Amino acid sequence: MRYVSTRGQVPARDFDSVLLAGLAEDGGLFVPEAWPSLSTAEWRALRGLPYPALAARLLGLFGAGHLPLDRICAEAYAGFGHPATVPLVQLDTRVFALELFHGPTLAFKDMALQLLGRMFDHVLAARGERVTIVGATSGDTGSAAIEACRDRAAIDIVILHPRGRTSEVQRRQMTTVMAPNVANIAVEGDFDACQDLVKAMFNDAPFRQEMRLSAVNSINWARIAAQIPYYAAAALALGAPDREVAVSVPTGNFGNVLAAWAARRMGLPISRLIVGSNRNDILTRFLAANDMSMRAVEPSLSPSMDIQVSSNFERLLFEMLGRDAAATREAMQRFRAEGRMPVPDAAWREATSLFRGFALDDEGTLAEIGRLHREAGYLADPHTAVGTAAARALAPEDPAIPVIVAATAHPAKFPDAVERATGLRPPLPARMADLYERQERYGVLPNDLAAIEAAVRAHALRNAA
Ligand SMILES: Cc1ncc(COP(=O)(O)O)c(C=O)c1O
Ligand SMILES: N[C@@H](CCOP(=O)(O)O)C(=O)O
Repeated sequence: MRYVSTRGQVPARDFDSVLLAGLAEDGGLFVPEAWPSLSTAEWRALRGLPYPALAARLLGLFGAGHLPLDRICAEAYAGFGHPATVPLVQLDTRVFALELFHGPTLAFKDMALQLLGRMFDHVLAARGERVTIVGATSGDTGSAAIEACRDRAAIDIVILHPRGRTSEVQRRQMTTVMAPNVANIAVEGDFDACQDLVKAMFNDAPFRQEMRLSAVNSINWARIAAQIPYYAAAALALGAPDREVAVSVPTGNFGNVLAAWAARRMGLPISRLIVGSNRNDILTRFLAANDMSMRAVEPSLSPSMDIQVSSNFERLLFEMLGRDAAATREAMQRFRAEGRMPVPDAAWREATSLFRGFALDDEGTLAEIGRLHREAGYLADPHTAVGTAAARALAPEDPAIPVIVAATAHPAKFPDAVERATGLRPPLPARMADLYERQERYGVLPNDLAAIEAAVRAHALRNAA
């Protein structure tokens, strides 16, 4: 399996090289040269596998088969707080919450990052190399990446978060980790600014080379690959490949819903993909009226989705444009220059034949958390609530098709919103009970590339000394 860039200006690469590279050197994102796919009989044969074995089997289709995947997957999910790893909880006659938050940092990011940390270790040890990981977070990727990479000998990691725009639990999960290879920077800006800084560091070729930069955000293909198996697990549990299913995903950077799209591309009968947004609704506007125009990022009760520039949309655009890398490059460049992405009508129509968009404001989110609690006895975090509301609004007409909602975070990560909606304050697990007493360590920097690069360099040099 080889990988090509969506912008078509770098040679094809293998899995290991894509894992370490993160962003392609032409600014594009890596995608498989050809999508692997399984027959109906092959999907059926995967039913009932324990989750780590299913993940290993599917990752093997993406050119990672030379890694000890059975061991890596078994170790990655061994510490999860539920024996099923990704349990499905039925919320009503047809809506199911796929709980992806039983990992160490209580959000779906652990599903991929617990694997990636181990993959990095393996590949770096084999090559005798070391990397500096730079990542941007709106709250959850940061802690999951830090947890996965802390104290790893061949990795330094620097995470940028938007100052004051994460929940306190999210910030403390990052800034209370005192491992010497970990650094946190609060940037004076929003998540898009943090993500732009990360991409700018990758696009600064001398800096990228000097620091041997790697990525943990979903610009890194391995993140997407590692998020596919849980959609397969849920679909198989609900009767696929012999029954259609729909999927609803609370969406920000478009990585999680792209993984569901990839599961469909691999042969699973996913007949609808529902994209839930908060008031940062660029994707909903795109799907409703081909209006992909940037607005300022607005803070919301679901801060991890406070995003306007959804990185992974580029991967879908590449597919919608018939894998035309030049057209993808031009559309992305115009998006950055003009704040509006020109998507040809045919491509937009193709997207809307499968995807539906739904936006929910804070008031609606609180109402949905309250409703879920009253009617289903379920405590949902604000992101998951956007997903369940979207599922109810846009489920396929055929009531026999179940809807899988990605439950992306534990309610205890957002106790204030959950308490406002239900009167209940979900406690953190015992292992985190002292989170509010732990000492924090982080820098604060302006939204300035030179200042951020200097801080990254200083962190890497300190650890090399
Ligand atoms: C809890 C939570 N829900 C949803 C999302 C959105 O996921 P994605 O960025 O893959 O679209 C995020 C952030 O990525 C998140 O942390
Ligand atoms: N919501 C994310 C934003 C980054 O997304 P990623 O999937 O590209 O890492 C977060 O919590 O940081």
